[in-house]
Formats: sequence, C-alpha cells, structure tokens
Amino acid sequence: MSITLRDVHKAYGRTTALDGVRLDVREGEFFCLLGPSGAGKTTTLKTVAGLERPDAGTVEIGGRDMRDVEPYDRGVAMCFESYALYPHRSVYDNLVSPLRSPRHRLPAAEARDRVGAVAELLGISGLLDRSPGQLSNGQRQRVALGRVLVRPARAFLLDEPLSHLDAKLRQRMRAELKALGAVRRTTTLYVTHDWVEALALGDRIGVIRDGRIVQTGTREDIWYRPYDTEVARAFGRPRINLLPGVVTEAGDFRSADGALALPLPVRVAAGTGVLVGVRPRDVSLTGGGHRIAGTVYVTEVLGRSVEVTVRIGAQHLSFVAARGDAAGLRPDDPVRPAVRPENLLVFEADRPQCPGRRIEQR
Ligand SMILES: Nc1ncnc2c1ncn2[C@@H]1O[C@H](COP(=O)(O)OP(=O)(O)OP(=O)(O)O)[C@@H](O)[C@H]1O
Repeated sequence: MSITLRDVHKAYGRTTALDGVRLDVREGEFFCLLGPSGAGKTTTLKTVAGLERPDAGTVEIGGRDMRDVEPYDRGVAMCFESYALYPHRSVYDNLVSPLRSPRHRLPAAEARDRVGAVAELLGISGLLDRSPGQLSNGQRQRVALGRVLVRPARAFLLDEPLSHLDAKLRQRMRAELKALGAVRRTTTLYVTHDWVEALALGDRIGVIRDGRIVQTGTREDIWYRPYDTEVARAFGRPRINLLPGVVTEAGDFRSADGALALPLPVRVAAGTGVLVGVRPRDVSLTGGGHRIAGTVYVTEVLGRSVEVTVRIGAQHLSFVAARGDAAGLRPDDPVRPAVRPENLLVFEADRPQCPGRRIEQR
C-alpha cells in the first residue's frame, strides 16, 4: 500500500516536531527516511501508525484518509527502536504471538513455518527457547524485528531496527532484510540516521531535517544532485570537500587567496560567492582531468587505500588514493591531483542557518 503524507504538522508544546512533512511512499517500495537525531523521523512513523495525531495535514494509506482510523485498523506493523517483548515468554512465543491474535490468526503449522523462516533470516533460530532476559540487546532487537516481520501487513514501519547490532552483523542483516520475501512484497518505511544504511537499502531516500523533508530521490539523485551542502555533507566518508571562493569574469572558480582555480560545469554569474563540492573519490593522482597543484599536508591509511589531504594555498582538499599511488608521499611533497570538471558540484555559499543550495545548469 502506498503511504502519503501531505503537509503534516505536529508540535509537542513549543517544540515543532513536524513542520509540513510531505512524503509519498509508493506501493511495494522500500523507502528510507534519513535524518539526524531530533529531525522528526520517529514522529513521522508514529503519525503513519496512528499513535500520534497530526495537528494539521493528512495521512493516507492505500489512498484512504486515515484521520478516523484507529492504529489497530490501519494494517501497518511497526517496530520501535525500544523494543517491547513479553519478558516471561520464550522467544518463540514472542515471535508467534502476533499470529495467534484474532486478526492475524494462522493455523499452528503455518505459523510455525513463518516464525521459523523469519528466525532463520534474523539468525535467532538457536534462541527460540530462551526468554528475552537471557538475550543481548542486539538479539532482543532482532526478536522485536521478527515480531513485526512475521505479520502480514499492508506496510512495515521500521525505526532504526538494526541500531543495536555490531557493524558486521548489521551489514549482513541489511542484505538479508531486503531479500526477505515479506519485505520485498510489502511497502516499507525505514527510519535511520545512517547514510550507509539508507544508500544500501532505500529504493528511494527522503532526507528529513528540522521536521521537513528537504530532498527525496534515488541514491543517485541524492549522491550526484544533493539539494544543498548539508545533504552533500551527510553522504560519503571521507566527507565531500567544500571549497569556498568566487566566480570569475570568465566563469571559472577562484579561491579567495587565488591559489586554486577550477573550471565550473555550470554557468554562474561573475562575482557570486560559491562552494565547490569535490567528492574525495572523484580526485585522482593518476587519472585525467584538471590538475591542481598543491603540497601534501597529511596522509592516513584506510585499509587498502590512503586518504591524502593536500594544501592548496589556504584550502585543504582530501581525496582517496590507491595505496600504491600514494606510497612514499610525505608532508610538503608537491603533488598534482586531477579532478574532472563534470564531477564538481557547485553550491551557493552557506549562510547562517541556511546551507547553500546546489546550483543547477538551467
Ligand atoms: N512525546 C514528546 N514530547 C515532547 N517532545 C517530543 C516528543 N516526541 C518527540 N519530541 C520532540 O520532537 C522532535 C522530533 O523528535 P523525533 O523523535 O521524531 O526525532 P527523531 O528524528 O526520531 O530523532 P531520534 O533519532 O533521536 O529518535 C524532537 O525535538 C523531540 O525532542
């Protein structure tokens, strides 16, 4: 079922949690809502689930206005970050209990199969006889997620369901979660503050900030066409380089100290203050493109690659080089890394409280 939010507002006392959220999750889509703590992610989910009422705006599920529909009748299954399990029941009973409720009752054998499949996926098959008190936080979180996924639902609402897992398990679960039949078939609204997770899972991603969705798009949209400098900074590590300067009469970029000049891929009025965005993986010591003369500032080994930071006058430019290419580089060594102009992103300069917007070719 599709999920549509139109201009949803929600305040708690003086705190505005949602400030006109517009969201359109398509039927069967895996949609990631990404944003920092306090951005309004959980409130958005609760509003869809019917656990919070919007002060203004509408929520539709499957094209139907949910205004007068009780949470229980919305047909959505929600997993909270703080997981509620029955402490005195076994893991198996916790998992199967949604399938014993009048609404979702399944024949015992079918319920057992379904629980078995979900437990297998979540790697908790060996824990079915234990009680929640005998589990680690990560295991408890997986049981809570399992309780959601066993249920037939019109939509899954998942709030950071992998946050308590260690990095390795999280990575594995990410892949498996998306492969689960029920998830593939069911519209899923997934909340996270982890950009890697959003890029890995989301058919589309909505970036939320201060109770508003600032950008919705595919991972390519968000990566190559970020709405503003803050979205650009949120995705990718090492972080995107954002170099301040002005546009010259010739339409090129020049840093304030004149040490760095770059051709721009878009036409911008001369004199405009801009930030040029350069992703660290779009700079190369060996590839073609516009060469930039600088000196090595610092190098840091990242496994098989090396993060090299180069000083160009007063600016720093960081990039990722193959270990072989960066071997032997020492501070103050001259280098001439290259960047292709078509990979540069151009933003308006940041203003207080207002990240610079990306400038598009018109
Ligand atoms: N029950 C509540 N009472 C008062 N303020 C609340 C309540 N729930 C949320 N808020 C406030 O609303 C804003 C949005 O909160 P929300 O929990 O939706 O953010 P979030 O993006 O899910 O953050 P996190 O990742 O930290 O859970 C925050 O400023 C929060 O403090």
